[in-house]
Formats: sequence, structure tokens, C-alpha cells
Amino acid sequence: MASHIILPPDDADGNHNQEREGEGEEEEAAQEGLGRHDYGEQHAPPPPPKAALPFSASCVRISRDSYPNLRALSNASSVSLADAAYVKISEGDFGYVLDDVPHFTDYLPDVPTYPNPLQDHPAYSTVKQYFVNEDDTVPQKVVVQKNSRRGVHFRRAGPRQRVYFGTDEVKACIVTCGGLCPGLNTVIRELVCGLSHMYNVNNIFGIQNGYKGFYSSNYLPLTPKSVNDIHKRGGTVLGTSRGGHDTKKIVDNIQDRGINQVYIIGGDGTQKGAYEIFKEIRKRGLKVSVAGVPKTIDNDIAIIDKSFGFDTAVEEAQRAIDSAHVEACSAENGIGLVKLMGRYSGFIAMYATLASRDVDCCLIPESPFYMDGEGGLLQYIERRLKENRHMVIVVAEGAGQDLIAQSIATSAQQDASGNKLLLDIGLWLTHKIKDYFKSKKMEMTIKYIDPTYMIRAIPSNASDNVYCTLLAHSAIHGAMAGYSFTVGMRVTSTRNKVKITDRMWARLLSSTNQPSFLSEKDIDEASEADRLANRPPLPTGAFHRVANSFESSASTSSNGEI
Ligand SMILES: Nc1ncnc2c1ncn2[C@@H]1O[C@H](COP(=O)(O)OP(=O)(O)O)[C@@H](O)[C@H]1O
Ligand SMILES: O=P(O)(O)OC[C@H]1O[C@](O)(COP(=O)(O)O)[C@@H](O)[C@@H]1O
Ligand SMILES: [Mg+2]
Repeated sequence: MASHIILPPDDADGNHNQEREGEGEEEEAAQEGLGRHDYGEQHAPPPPPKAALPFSASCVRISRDSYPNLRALSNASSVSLADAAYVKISEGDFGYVLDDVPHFTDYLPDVPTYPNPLQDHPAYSTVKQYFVNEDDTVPQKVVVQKNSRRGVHFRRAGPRQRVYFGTDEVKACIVTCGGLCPGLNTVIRELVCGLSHMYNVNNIFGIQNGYKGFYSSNYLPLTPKSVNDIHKRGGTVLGTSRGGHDTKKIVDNIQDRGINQVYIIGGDGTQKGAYEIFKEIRKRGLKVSVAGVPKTIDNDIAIIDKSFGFDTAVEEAQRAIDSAHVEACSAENGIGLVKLMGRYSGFIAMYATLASRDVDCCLIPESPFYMDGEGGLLQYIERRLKENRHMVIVVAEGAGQDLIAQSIATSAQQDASGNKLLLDIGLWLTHKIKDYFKSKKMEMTIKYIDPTYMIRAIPSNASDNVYCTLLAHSAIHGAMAGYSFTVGMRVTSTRNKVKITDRMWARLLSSTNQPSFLSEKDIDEASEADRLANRPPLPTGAFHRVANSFESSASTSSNGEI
């Protein structure tokens, strides 16, 4: 579907991000300050308000200066025929494509609008051009070539001149779902305070323990006072859960309780659920905005440049790596092994490794490796120990799952949301490494540290707190302007992954000096995946054709390709 767009907010100046780190030429240019777009001082005055905006709201990009390594990503081709009805793609000159977000007026043409109360707000009314221009969009790709198409664009996030809710009309609820992530409480706090302080909303409720709380728990009244200090705590004050998504029961409760803004904080699974809720709301013709705030400590949600909590996780991982290094250095042939989170995407492991400089080997799910024989991991460890007498290994939890499955009989298990339960790669590696050196009669010591739950349970750091505020405020502005803009299906059909053919991974390899472990076949496959992922956007006609042939396998194809 095209519906839910994610809108990590742009910064106040309208600067936005570059390509994901490691996008080749673009990334290098960006590092040198080249190719950075700036929307300039300010926009021309916005056109007079219309009764019903043709579109607006929300793509937000963040400045490369603050968040140097990520990019927004969307995938309009990964939509089933059933969902194609919700897609809003329009085209302009020179290959300009607007990948738009749904709006009340798509199905409720006569909803009244009101002047945005922010124009009288003492804090905001003095800000030059505070409201975003209706036509503002943000390109998916920042670096382009002279003759390249203008490509996919998203709505820019931020407050609109007119809103679709009267002052006392808003009844908002907030829910957190899925695994913990630093910053959840900050987002909750900023949603409550932002709604209250910017739009005078007094009816705000927390849904307890994830989606099932919509229909099985009392709603918790939230006020700026009750959430005042929560950003200093880890976890989520609302509670969270996996499983329990019953669309009909959820929307029945939304309807019965007169909720008209639903803020949903969660990862890829949660956003699939948000999309189902949006569709049901639209089917029932309800005036309800669904605003998704993407949460993923693994940074595996495509479309956003970086998820909140990621910086905090990378920073906290340093403490575990430092400990592993101390342990390794203090023993003869000492090995420190640290497991970090990352089911399918090794971003935390990659960034924590690059930041640390003490790591000799980083293993991630995206880059296959092998244990035995020439060029294998065990041989590399032996060489490193002989050279340095110690070594530090960082492994992402999703790495090497195929190797474990080959060596021990396991049955595939899932959590309540249907996510595959992973086997402990850290423990498995520890045994394998010990066995190897025993067979070689070489003394060594290995210390395995698993800080995963400790990392995700801490409060967010300063930079993530600022980011959480931008996300929360953008969600509020988008909802007030009548949009439903969670990431939805596109997020679920494409996953953000480390590109092992990019410069960032090459940087890591040169920093650790580890072998790449890749065969030519692995490299060919990775290059082909990149080629497909970077395919130019399909024009609307082609999109429908794709949607058609894609229906039977909707949302299962990786990268949304067919
Ligand atoms: N395809 C789906 N449709 C509807 N709800 C879903 C879907 N996938 C996951 N969910 C719901 O989203 C919530 C969180 O999903 P989960 O995968 O556990 O975490 P995350 O959102 O962090 O990825 C759960 O309540 C789950 O039931
Ligand atoms: O909390 P659980 O159920 O033990 O799940 C652990 C998983 O949660 C995560 O921290 C986050 O995953 P989600 O974003 O899907 O919630 C993963 O890194 C990890 O594999
Ligand atoms: Mg998930």
C-alpha cells in the first residue's frame, strides 16, 4: 500500500538526509559536504488554505549532520492488488513521482477544517514560515546525476496551516507494541506534551500492553504531568506485547470510545498491524487518523533513515565491547565474544564495531561466513591469537543461524507475533571455538558476553531524545492535518539491511582486518540484490501491473521486488 508513510521529521531548517551510508559515490560526496540539499532559508509564503488539501503531511528526513548514516526508503512496487486501492502515486515532469499518504478527504470529502491553533501560539507564531508549504516534498534520493529521473518523493512533515480537528474534538490514544527499545517513553511523553501544549488536546489515553490492550485492559488517562519524568526511564510505561492483534476488536473499541487519533509506536510487525487498522477504519468511513512511529532497535525498518534508540544502543554496546576487550587482554590467548541485537540486520554490530576499534571480527546476518578450513573463521581466530595474543569478536544475534541449523537438529519456533525464535549464536560459537583449540592443543580462554536485553532496556541518550521529539511532533502535525501515515505495508515488505557491497561494510573490513568470508557467488547475489533494490521507480501504470501479478505473493518478497 502506499498509504502509510513514515515520517521521521525533518529538522527545523528543512535539511534532510543523504543516502544511506555506503551508497557508493553519493555517500563519499556527502561526507565531504557535497550533494547536501538545503531547502534554503525559508519557503515562499504558502498558498491560501484550501477547504480540503489535495495532500500534505509528512515525509520527514533528518539532517545528515545529526544522523549521518541512514536514508528514507520506500517501495511502491511491493503492493498487493487488494492494497493498490490505497496507493496514492502521482507523477510529474522529468520522472518526478510523489508517493503520497492517505487523507480523510480520500473517503470523507466534506470534513471541515480549522485554522491551526499554532499560529497564535507564543512559541511558534514568531517562527518564520513555521507552517510547511503544501507542495513541499522530500526526495528519496538526494544525490542524482545530470540526466537522471527526479525519482520518488515523499510529503514533508510538519504543521499545516489548516487542521482537520476542532479544539475540543481530539480524543487520542497511544500504544506501544513489540520488543523494547530505548526512547519509547520519550516518544510517549512528547506525544502527550506535544498534543497538549501545541494543540490544546486534553483527552489522551494510553493503551496498556500492546495491541491486545485495546480490547482487554482499561485505557490509562495521560497528562503532561503524569508523563513528565518518564523519558528518564527505560522500557515503556504503557507496557508492550507480541501477538494479540485482532483488527475488528481493536477498531470496535476505537469506535466505541470515540477515539479519533491513534498513535502506534512499534516495529515492522506493529506497522503491519497499523495498516490493518487503517484499512478497517477507512472501510467503516471513520474520521480517525492512524499515525505510526517506527520503532526498531535493530534499525531494520526501511523507509526511515534511522530509528530512535539506535544511537543509544550503539553507545551502550561499547561498554560490553570494552569489557570483552579487558577480559581478552588479561588472559593468554584471550577471546572476548559479544552478542548484540539484530535479527536480520547487523547495523548495531557494524556501528558498534566501527566505533570501538577494539574489535577484530564482526559477524552479521547479511554477510555469510564459514567456520572450518582455509579462510574460515577458526583459522582467522588462530592467526589473530598468534599475532596479538588476544581478540574481540562481535556477533549480531541473527548471524550464522544457518550454520547452527546445519550442526544441530532444531525445530523452527516462533514468538507470539510469528517472528522466528533465534538460536544463540554466541553460545554456539563459544563451544565451536573451544573445541577447535582443544583439538589443536592450544591454550586459550573465551569469555562470552550477552548484553542484549541490558542494552535495549536503558533510557535513550540525548541525541535519541531529540530525535524522539521530532518524530512525535511530526506524528502529531500529520494526524492533526488529517493524514494516516504509518509505514504500513511497504515497510513490512522490504527490510533495511547492511549492504555488504557498500563502502561502510568495506570500511568495517578494513578496520578489523578480518577476511570477508564471501565466495564469488555470495558477492554476485549481493550485487544482484542491490541492483534490484536500486531499480528506478515504476510509473503508476507499471505499478498497477506489478501489483496485479504480485497479488498472490503479496508482502513476502524481499525488497518488494517481483
Ligand atoms: N501481519 C500482521 N498483521 C497484523 N498485526 C501484526 C502483524 N504482524 C505483527 N503484528 C502485531 O504487531 C505487534 C508487534 O509485532 P512484533 O513483530 O512482535 O514486533 P515489532 O512491531 O517490534 O516488529 C504484535 O501485537 C503483533 O500481533
Ligand atoms: O523481546 P523478545 O521477544 O525476546 O525478542 C527479542 C527480539 O527483539 C528485538 O530486540 C527487537 O525486535 P522487534 O523490533 O521485532 O520487536 C530483536 O533485536 C530481538 O531479536
Ligand atoms: Mg520486528
